[in-house]
Amino acid sequence: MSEIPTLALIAHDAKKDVMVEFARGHRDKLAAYDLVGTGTTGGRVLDACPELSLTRLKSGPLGGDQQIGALIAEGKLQGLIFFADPMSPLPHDVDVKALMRLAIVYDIPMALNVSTAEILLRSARLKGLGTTSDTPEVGSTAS
Ligand SMILES: O=C(CO)COP(=O)(O)O
Repeated sequence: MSEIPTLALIAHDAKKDVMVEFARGHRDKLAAYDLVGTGTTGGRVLDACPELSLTRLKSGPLGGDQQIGALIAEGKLQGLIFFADPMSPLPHDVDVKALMRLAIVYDIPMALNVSTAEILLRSARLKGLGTTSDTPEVGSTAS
């Protein structure tokens, strides 16, 4: 597996412009990661920042969220920036929920808005340098 941490970028349609602005504003920091993105989000980010290393997966409604969920389950994703649309019904809502659930299960840093994404990019944890000693084990029943 690559030594470079992998970070996923996803944005729903109403948040794609926000993601593009975020990527433009943080392109230097994003350049430190192997990026993956759902199809349309990834395309928009690459159009704005073609120098970034970003692998486009399928579009969200066609399975892209599930592909990113699979990366989490396989231990291949270190962080997730997901600008989700809180105002619109989505045909693949169950996929979105499943992806967020896996990020919780595997304790993957997951930013759902810009202010949290900025904190996430500053985090040593995302670079694999932070302690995980306070992290409950997956499957822990502690409440
Ligand atoms: O729908 C999405 C996430 O749930 C995003 O997919 P696209 O980036 O292909 O629009």
